[in-house]
Order: sequence, then C-alpha cells, then structure tokens
Amino acid sequence: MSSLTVYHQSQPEQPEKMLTDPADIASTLATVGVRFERWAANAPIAPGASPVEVIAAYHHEIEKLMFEEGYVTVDVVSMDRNHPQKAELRAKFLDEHTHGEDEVRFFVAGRGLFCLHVDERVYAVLCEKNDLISVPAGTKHWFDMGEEPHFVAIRLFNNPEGWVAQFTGDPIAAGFPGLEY
Ligand SMILES: CSCCC(=O)/C(O)=C/O
Ligand SMILES: [Fe+2]
Ligand code: NI
Repeated sequence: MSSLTVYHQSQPEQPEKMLTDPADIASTLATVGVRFERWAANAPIAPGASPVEVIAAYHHEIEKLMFEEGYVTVDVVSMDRNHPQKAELRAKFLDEHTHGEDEVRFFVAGRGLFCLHVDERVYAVLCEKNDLISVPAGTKHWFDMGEEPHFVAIRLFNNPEGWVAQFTGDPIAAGFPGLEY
C-alpha cells in the first residue's frame, strides 16, 4: 500500500504523521507542490521486458504527460534483485540531490521510497505500482530501492539529456528509515 510519512528533519525516529489514503497523501503532498496520483498501470509487462516494450505498453499515459507538461525525454528504470549494479545504483539515488527539472515517475511495477526534504520536514513517500509522482525542480530528495529492489518506473524529463543530478553533500538520508519489506 502506498503511504506518506512526515517527519521533522531533526526527529527521524518520531514521525509526525502517517497517511495511507491516496487522497490524503495527494492533498498533503500538494501543499509542498508535489503531484501524486493513482493511475492504472494495467498493461501486461513480461519479466525482463525491455525499455522499448515498457514504453510501448504505456504510450498513451506517456503521451498524455508529454502533451500536458511538455516533457521531451522518456526512459525506464527496471530493477530487480539480480541487477548487476543494484548496490551502486542504490547508493547513488540514496545520496540527497536535486534536479534542475521536475522529477516525474510513473511506477508500473514494484515499489520504492522517495524522501523529499522540504524546509524542515522530510516527506517519505512509499510509491507502488500505479503511482504517479511529480516532484518540483530544485526539491532536495533521495530514493531508496532497498537491498532487494523490485520496481519498474517510467521517467519523464523536460531536458534532452535525461537524468542529471546535483548532490547536496548533506548526509541526512543515512539517519532516516529506508525501504522496508
Ligand atoms: C524511481 S526512478 C529511479 C530514481 C531516480 O531517478 C531518482 O532521481 C531518484 O531521486
Ligand atoms: Fe532524483
Ligand atoms: Ni495505442
């Protein structure tokens, strides 16, 4: 089940709020400019499907987002426990960073934990299959896929280069709960 846990940045052991109703998650995230929606990721994706196959399966959803928001680039991140770079990629995304553009992710399988650091609060969003999240450009955040990752996420970008990040150098992520099973 998707969830949102809100913390003060100084108290990672004591959440201020935990929400599981998608409407409550969406309205709370909207207060910090984040779009959160439940879509229907019902197109069948075979295990090991290529990015081209995933994009073809979801081309209607992708075209809608591109048309509405002007995104120009799309890619697919597909992770499972056998991915040869799972530890390296986990460490990269776990480092707090920002992007110069919105972070738009549509989860079509599995799950992952986005932690958004806005002012003095951390919004930990457990995203699952069917979740669309769009985090405004410049928002400090990190992402945990866990030790045994399993997710397929479609990423949309409004720059032709795709994924570009600026790391903040803040070790805050290490003090917060990661993705649990
Ligand atoms: C869920 S897609 C992989 C993670 C990613 O692209 C990112 O920028 C995390 O912050
Ligand atoms: Fe990111
Ligand atoms: Ni079609």
